[in-house]
Amino acid sequence: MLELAGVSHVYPNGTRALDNVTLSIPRGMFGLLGPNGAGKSTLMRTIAGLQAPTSGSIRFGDIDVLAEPDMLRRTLGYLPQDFGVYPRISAYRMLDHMAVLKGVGNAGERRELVEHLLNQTNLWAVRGKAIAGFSGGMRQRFGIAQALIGNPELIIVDEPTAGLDPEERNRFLNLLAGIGENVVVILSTHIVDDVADLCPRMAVLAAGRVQLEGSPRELIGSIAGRVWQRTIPHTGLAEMQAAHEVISHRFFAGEIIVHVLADSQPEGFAPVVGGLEDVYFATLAETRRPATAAAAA
Ligand SMILES: Nc1ncnc2c1ncn2[C@@H]1O[C@H](COP(=O)(O)OP(=O)(O)OP(=O)(O)O)[C@@H](O)[C@H]1O
Repeated sequence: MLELAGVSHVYPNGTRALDNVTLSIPRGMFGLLGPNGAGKSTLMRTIAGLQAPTSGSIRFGDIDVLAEPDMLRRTLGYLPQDFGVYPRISAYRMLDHMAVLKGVGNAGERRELVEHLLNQTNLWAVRGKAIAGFSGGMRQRFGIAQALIGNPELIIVDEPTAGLDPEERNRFLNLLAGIGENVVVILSTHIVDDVADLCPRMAVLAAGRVQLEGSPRELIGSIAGRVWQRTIPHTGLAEMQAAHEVISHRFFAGEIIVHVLADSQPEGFAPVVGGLEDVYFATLAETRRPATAAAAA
């Protein structure tokens, strides 16, 4: 279990990226969903012990993460949002090298581990190719392979599916799903479907704060009977937004399908079963409301 209590972070320029984040994250896949700038990467780096928060505490089992970041690192697998540099050496050699750095000293043991990881991440056939020449999906699978060295009990993946095509995304999510239920896996993403497809528990982070926490099923249940749908001409969105609380809209065949949140059926709308996307957008709309009201005042 990973426990965060009152974690806040203010960058030197005054940006409050995290504001009193308190979360209990059990074993299994946990989805951390939030828009760009919500504070997800700051939170992931903080949990990984790579940057100290301004205040708050983080515990992983018996480890006090802020006091003993090295202890955490021994049991951590981290796939950052951006690796930065992709080396010109082969996936096999790179994994072997990283296994040495993580303390797998025995050559035979290391060979077995590297071969296992390359097979697990479906990279065996390209093990001799330079990582610099990998596609985005292959890089992300390599990222998971390196994160799994040393049997981590806490795995953090930061926006792993951004930019992947649907086939690679599926392949990546299948890989994550197979990692196991006995470890804590935190999937940070702005893609609602990643969380809906994989995570039994989740939280929404926006403006540095936890806005919502629970199971996707519970959260979807919380808006049941309050989501309504209507198809409007593609020019009608602004008018619709002025009249109703539009939580989402999407284009379809040149028209727009809008979803609104309301306690009773608005005229011209039909009831629709809301999904996690509706929960997410309703939460973001709620988050923005005080700011909008303050701006108008
Ligand atoms: N080193 C930094 N110095 C100052 N402000 C920062 C720094 N890093 C991030 N921020 C700011 O903190 C806030 C949270 O950023 P963060 O990268 O954690 O969000 P995010 O949810 O991961 O967003 P994205 O998906 O765009 O990466 C943003 O307003 C960002 O501009």
